Amino acid sequence: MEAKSLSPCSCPAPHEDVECPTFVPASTPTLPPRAERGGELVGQRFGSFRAIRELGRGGMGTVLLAEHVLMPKRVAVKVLHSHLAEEPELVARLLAEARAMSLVQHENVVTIYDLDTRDGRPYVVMEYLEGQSLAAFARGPIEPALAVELLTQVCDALGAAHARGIVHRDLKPANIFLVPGPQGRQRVKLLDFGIAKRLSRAEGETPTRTGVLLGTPEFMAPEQCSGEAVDARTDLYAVGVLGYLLLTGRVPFSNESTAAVLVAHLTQNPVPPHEVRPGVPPALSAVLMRALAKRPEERFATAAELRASLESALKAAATPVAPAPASFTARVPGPVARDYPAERVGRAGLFLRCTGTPPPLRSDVSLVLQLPGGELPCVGQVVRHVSAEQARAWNMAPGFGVELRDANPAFQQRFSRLLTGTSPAPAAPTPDEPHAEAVLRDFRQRLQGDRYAVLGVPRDADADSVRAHAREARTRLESLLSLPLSDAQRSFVQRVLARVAECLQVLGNPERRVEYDAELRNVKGVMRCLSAGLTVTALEACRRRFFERHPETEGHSILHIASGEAYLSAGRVSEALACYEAALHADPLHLEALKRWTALQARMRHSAEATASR
Ligand SMILES: Nc1ncnc2c1ncn2[C@@H]1O[C@H](COP(=O)(O)OP(=O)(O)OP(=O)(O)O)[C@@H](O)[C@H]1O
Repeated sequence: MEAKSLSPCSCPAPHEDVECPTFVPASTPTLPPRAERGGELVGQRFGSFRAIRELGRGGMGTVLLAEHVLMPKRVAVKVLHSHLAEEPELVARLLAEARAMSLVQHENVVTIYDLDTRDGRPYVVMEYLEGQSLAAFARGPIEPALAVELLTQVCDALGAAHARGIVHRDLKPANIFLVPGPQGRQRVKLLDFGIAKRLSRAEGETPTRTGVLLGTPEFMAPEQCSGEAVDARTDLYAVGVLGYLLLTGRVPFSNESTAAVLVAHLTQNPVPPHEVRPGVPPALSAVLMRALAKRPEERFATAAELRASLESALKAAATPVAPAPASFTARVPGPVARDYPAERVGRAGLFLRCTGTPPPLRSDVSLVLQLPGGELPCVGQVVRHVSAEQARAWNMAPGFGVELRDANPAFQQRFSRLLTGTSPAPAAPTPDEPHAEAVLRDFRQRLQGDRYAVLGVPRDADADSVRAHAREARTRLESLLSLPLSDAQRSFVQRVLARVAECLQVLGNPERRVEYDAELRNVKGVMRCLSAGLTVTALEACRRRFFERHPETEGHSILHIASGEAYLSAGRVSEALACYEAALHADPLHLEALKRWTALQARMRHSAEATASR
């Protein structure tokens, strides 16, 4: 469980397989010389406090237990190692740490009482914590309820820091202390703001060198690993790692080589915690996976949001699951909409009966819940498959489990009402909101089209543009929810939001997009997927699946390709292009045909440009 700390590195990129040679610059904190390791600080005065024993020692300083000379008050005093007191950068770091902590002032952050210098060595007087670090407390997986209790307090501490523009940047079990709290509970105290960063620095404060990597590799967010700008969401990623560790007993990425860990944060998706340890509730696992998203904008926006999601996931996990009413089905829209009867239902998830192939594990599905009281559109994630064989062994129906995304109180209220078929107290219906109507008209039109039309992007859009348009659509729709919408408008907005999320899931992922583009015969889209890094092996696998769905077209491309070749050798480029288009209509993922088609397109374009410029 112990993670190694990364020394400053002055290069912004991760290193392939070796520790960066710049990781240990001259000013890196090191252990104090042997002569200083004795208890020569014990008995010394620090202001009104006298040191009575050493509590521990870190890279920056020695921490002492000290007592007020006149009162029975105990404090901890952190004294900078004498051999580091000459290093202005480290002195500044200790002072910045004390300032950051005293700015935060929160019950989950250690309290700072004083800051001074003795014999040229700066020291910080702080609250004495009688307890143990989280690293010592949680040496293996802990119960989800306790993990959430600790994580929510960490979120509270971070929320307070972020509200003052401070990012911690080195959250890890060794920096979290647990002290006895009310009713026998553990109270979290966040320590060690040694590398915390103020996002808008006050004048006179020492900045962290740009391009310097600071942190602990196992807990570092992708943007921190690559030396890019950090913000509050960088800390939320570390909470994701911490939660992962508490629930499964291991961090998402570990390796002997620091560089390999950094690269993993940048490029690999972690195995979801509930797959590492089956006792982890899938809803909680989903919250941590969102905190661990590679792109900050895909994580939670604030510590408070992450906290609320952790709590509601835990509550949902504790909600008993009941048999679903007979008339409850879930429709998965798409080119071929399918209805699945609901087998069991909880507040945040359901189990759908399915004898064929269920949607892939961890895929997002947009659903229209057809409940006894009416329809409810929503988005969910497939978290469980039960095969026919497992179903026989466990005496249940085969199918798949879905965790619902919008498990917020308003949604749950609506869900419960429609599930039981109880109608709300009659109220005067709210009329349609005119401003919203103009926006919704646009989306009604978009829903007539394919997924590209829903997001409002051309069929050859690149992944960044797809994401940007999805974000814009979501923002436009979400902004409507604060208006006094009619019931029909509100439900339509929810439905479109679900559809936008589903379209992004498909078009934002080259493997899923290429499958869709093949169905649309959208050759430019297929080429986009290849340029976005889709491998030839993945393309071939998609192609096999395409022929499973369309066995009648297999082999039809051969003749068209042969004709295309013949036209080409006769110099008849446009006829050749038409042949390749026909070939790709039958076999849209044929790599050679794709390459030829692209080359011919380019050739036609160049000759048209040459003619125009003449
Ligand atoms: N306020 C405190 N109350 C009680 N014990 C403390 C307090 N602050 C630190 N300690 C103890 O002192 C030890 C050293 O603390 P310090 O913050 O210097 O360690 P560190 O995190 O290893 O240091 P660094 O990150 O600078 O290398 C810790 O292991 C902790 O047990």
